[in-house]
Amino acid sequence: MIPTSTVPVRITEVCLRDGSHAVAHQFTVEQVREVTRALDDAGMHYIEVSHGDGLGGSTLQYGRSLVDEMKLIEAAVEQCKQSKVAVLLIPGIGTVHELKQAHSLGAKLVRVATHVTEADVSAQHLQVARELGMEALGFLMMAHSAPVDVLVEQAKLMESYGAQAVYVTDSAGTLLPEQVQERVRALRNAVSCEIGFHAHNNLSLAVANTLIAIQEGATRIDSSVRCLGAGSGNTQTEALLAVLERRGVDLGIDLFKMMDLAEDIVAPIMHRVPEVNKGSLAMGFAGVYSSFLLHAERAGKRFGVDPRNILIELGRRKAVGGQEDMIVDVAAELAKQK
Ligand SMILES: CC[C@H](O)CC(=O)C(=O)O
Ligand SMILES: [Mn+2]
Repeated sequence: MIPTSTVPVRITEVCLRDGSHAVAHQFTVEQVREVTRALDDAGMHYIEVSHGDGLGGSTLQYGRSLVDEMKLIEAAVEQCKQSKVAVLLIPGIGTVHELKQAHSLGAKLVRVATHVTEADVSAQHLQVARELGMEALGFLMMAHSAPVDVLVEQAKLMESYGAQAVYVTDSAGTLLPEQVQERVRALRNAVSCEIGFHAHNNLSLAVANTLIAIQEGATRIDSSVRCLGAGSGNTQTEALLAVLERRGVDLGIDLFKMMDLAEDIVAPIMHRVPEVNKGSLAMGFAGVYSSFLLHAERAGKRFGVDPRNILIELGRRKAVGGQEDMIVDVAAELAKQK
């Protein structure tokens, strides 16, 4: 397989943002420094640093960060000689105020993330980011949950607001290879900006789905070293790089340095191994937000309910990001029914 686009594939390493969910937002400045230094040395293109739910996410609802994310962004920027620091922003959780602050600390790229049907709320943030001179990309979350024509229409909206790329974001790790292919192909035929792809490994399909996305022309690819991300984690960076190299695609990122970083620096800071286990598999199966896993496990313990039943019910109710309070409601209801 050779990438079908003439634009080079660029990787955004998300372990310090999506991985924040997996460590309950407890990253320290020293951990961010060490991981960023090693990623930069390996030649990573972009390194995303924010609370797991994006700028401003440190709240009771989403989980408080141990360290103010602006301090983490600053620490990451200080370590970068070649990589660029990126941030994630969900309008309503983060505001233009936090975006400007992150930019002033040296963040060069923002992904403005909305639910797949809510692109219209991204207009202001994408425009401000462009005015600031940042790269401004749109991130359509829970991309499985809307018909392909709706995804296309929403991507076109983001492009019209100035997005330089639009992502198919498989937040639930539930898309099958043919569904990834259909979505990326449809966007490729409808927009002129770059296409991105963000996977979760809940059905053990992340690397395969990412390869298909690249084959269909996606050039902005997300991955996390050692799979450090929500649920079963994301596309594993070092595995993706190895597979691409075997396909003759060299992204300029040092594979051995990434392997060393995975084992020597990232593995020791992980609270748990992101694996395909009963909780994450239930999320992939039911199409539930990967970041709900720890919340559902906590609620399950508190109410004496199997977290899988909570997750399946959340999938049935089509819960979207931001509805974390619904997890406790569902757990309480299931406990009553027992
Ligand atoms: C809640 C934000 C979310 O973690 C963003 C993301 O990575 C996704 O939707 O997969
Ligand atoms: Mn994610």
